[in-house]
Amino acid sequence: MKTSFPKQDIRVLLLEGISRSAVETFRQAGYSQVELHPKALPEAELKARLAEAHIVGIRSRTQLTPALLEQARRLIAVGCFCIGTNQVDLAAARRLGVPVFNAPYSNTRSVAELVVAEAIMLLRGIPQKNVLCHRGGWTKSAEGSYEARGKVLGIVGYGHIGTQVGVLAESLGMRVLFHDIEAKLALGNARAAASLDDLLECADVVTLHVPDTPATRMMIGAEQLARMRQGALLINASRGTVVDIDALAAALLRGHLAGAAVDVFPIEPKGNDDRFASPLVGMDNVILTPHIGGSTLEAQENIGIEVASKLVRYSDNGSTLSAVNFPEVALPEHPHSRRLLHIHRNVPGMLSRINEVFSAGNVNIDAQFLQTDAEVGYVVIDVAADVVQAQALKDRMAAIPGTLRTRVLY
Ligand SMILES: NC(=O)c1ccc[n+]([C@@H]2O[C@H](COP(=O)([O-])OP(=O)(O)OC[C@H]3O[C@@H](n4cnc5c(N)ncnc54)[C@H](O)[C@@H]3O)[C@@H](O)[C@H]2O)c1
Ligand SMILES: O=C(O)CC[C@@H](O)C(=O)O
Repeated sequence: MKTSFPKQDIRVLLLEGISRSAVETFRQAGYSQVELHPKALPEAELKARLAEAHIVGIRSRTQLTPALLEQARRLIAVGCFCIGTNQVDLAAARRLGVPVFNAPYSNTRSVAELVVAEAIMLLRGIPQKNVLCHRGGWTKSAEGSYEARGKVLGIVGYGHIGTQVGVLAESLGMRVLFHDIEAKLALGNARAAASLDDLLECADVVTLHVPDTPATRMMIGAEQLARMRQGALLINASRGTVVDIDALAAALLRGHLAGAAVDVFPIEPKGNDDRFASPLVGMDNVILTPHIGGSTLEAQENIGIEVASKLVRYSDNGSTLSAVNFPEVALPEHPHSRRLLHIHRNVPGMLSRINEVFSAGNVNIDAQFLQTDAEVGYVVIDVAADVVQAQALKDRMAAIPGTLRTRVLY
């Protein structure tokens, strides 16, 4: 399919060691300018590279702030090759007419498996036993070592990952209690806790699976840790902002908690060569992992294909289905017409001004699709026009006050 400018001129910038499956997906769709970086870029370099990129792919490290997005004038879409999208200012991207896509399920199972494995390891005191053996020690003892069977697992955030963790934990004979701000269908024998406090007071193991939102920031602080049972265990594979890490270190040091497994941190290194620091470093009863809950080869390969396919579909066809910050439009193919995309501020009279462009140009509209939210409108118009006419229509639409982005797909 011929696009408003040749696909070989569309620059795709993929950061943070995104799977090669993404590169393959772009190449198979005809995109040849795909650049893959193993790390996040320092801010100045990121700014320069974003100014040239049409499509950017990131994971959880790269922060796309309003200032960075505003100067990325060529940017048509952002792909978060992960579940979390808190690293992108979604409202700013929307205001600028840039849809953001992610992979909402592709690493769910990987996180769930790790969490259940960690619960078993912590209940058996394996982290400290492992360290001791490495140091030449030997304590063959059942002291502080428990089966998972019959223990209460408290899941905070009963969404995609939380429910998977619950299903796996029940298969081990654990009793599952969950807390969520939404009413949720309980799977298996899981039951909803009366409140977060209730869950914290009842659970032997607490595992966190909430997104990073203003309400979840520091939701587990000194007070919540104190509510947890003496000798309980905490697992955090959600976001580093959810737990007050100093309070957690203090609860572990005084022996109130018997152990923890932490995969996400308030400050994380930019890449594999950078240094990691945390108040939890050196605690033998704590499993520390470098934000790899979703990092299995299976998950990363699937994420690469899923997010790259969504970006290709938007770039080729205009479809915004499953965008996380944008009016969603599912579009059919348009083999016999030119397709014009118009993204605008949602102000009164916009649609009639767009339609005037077509009536003034005496061009017949084959199909029109419109979706709006409170701030942004997205109109897709298929017309029977040749390349020159379509370009002229696009230029006239671009001149309408309130226009954010226009494109033409031939
Ligand atoms: N460690 C990793 O590598 C890794 C991998 C994938 C996802 N994650 C993180 O895990 C998070 C959860 O992923 P998911 O796919 O299960 O998301 P999800 O959206 O399916 O589930 C999140 C759940 O949390 C609930 N929730 C939101 N705010 C809450 C609050 N204040 N109190 C209680 N519940 C609340 C939601 O209602 C929802 O049910 C992601 O947002 C991401 O930050 C981490
Ligand atoms: O791969 C990453 O960097 C993020 C993984 C995880 O936190 C997610 O949000 O999917």
